[in-house]
Amino acid sequence: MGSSPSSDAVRLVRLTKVHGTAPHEVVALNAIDLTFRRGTFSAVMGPSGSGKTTLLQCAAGLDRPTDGAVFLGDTDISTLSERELTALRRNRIGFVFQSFNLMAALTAAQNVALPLRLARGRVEADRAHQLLAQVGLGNRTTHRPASLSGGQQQRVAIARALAGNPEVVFADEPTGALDSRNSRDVLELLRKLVDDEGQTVVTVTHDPVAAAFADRVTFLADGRVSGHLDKPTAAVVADLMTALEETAPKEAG
Ligand SMILES: Nc1ncnc2c1ncn2[C@@H]1O[C@H](COP(=O)(O)OP(=O)(O)OP(=O)(O)O)[C@@H](O)[C@H]1O
Repeated sequence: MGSSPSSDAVRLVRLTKVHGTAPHEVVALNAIDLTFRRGTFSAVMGPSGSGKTTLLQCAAGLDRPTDGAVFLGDTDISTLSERELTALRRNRIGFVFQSFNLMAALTAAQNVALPLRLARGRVEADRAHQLLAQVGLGNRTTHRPASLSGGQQQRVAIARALAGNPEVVFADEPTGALDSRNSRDVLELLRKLVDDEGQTVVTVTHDPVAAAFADRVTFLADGRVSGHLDKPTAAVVADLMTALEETAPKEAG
């Protein structure tokens, strides 16, 4: 039996993204076919410029494909209007950025409640507290970002991403700004969300140690999928990345 549609959280079909306009076009994604299965932790890796961020942004509805389709569950999000896409990002997708993107003036709980407020028109303080407890910050609800460590700020950002009960949490280099201990805390949290809550997580990373937390690593090279690795170990991922970087086209400039 092939996989049923419901086992695919995200499906990219011939996904193509061209940045810029002629004669300065850059084909960032070149007809990519790729599936992220529901309830799994996926990592996307590849040399600088291989298209990782572009892929994540198209998959999360933050950027529009030039060609091809992006399915979130059964919804082809590439055909949605701006308004529908905004609603979809709010209600069905969570996004975690490398730089946390928290509001400095708001407490941890207020940051987490922000998307709930936008979505439903009222503050859901209990839910914010519950989410912060889930990410191990039940005792930090009134702290502002400046009084939290980087790892704690990222956990607040993850709690905020979970606020709308998203079908998929996308994370672009979520540990890129963290030291190794805080990185591990964040990765263990993402892993736990998948194992205990059945969450679907898709992350872009440069770090083989981070990738080793995933169920599957997909490697990109020059806008195409160059391979997959299931049950990755950091050592094997590092070897594959070295090989890819040695064959990657050199960036101009
Ligand atoms: N807005 C843009 N305008 C023009 N070119 C772009 C734009 N965004 C990305 N690109 C180009 O598209 C290609 C893919 O970029 P992307 O950021 O997706 O790669 P990446 O694998 O995430 O790289 P990195 O690891 O360095 O962050 C690169 O050649 C990049 O220069």
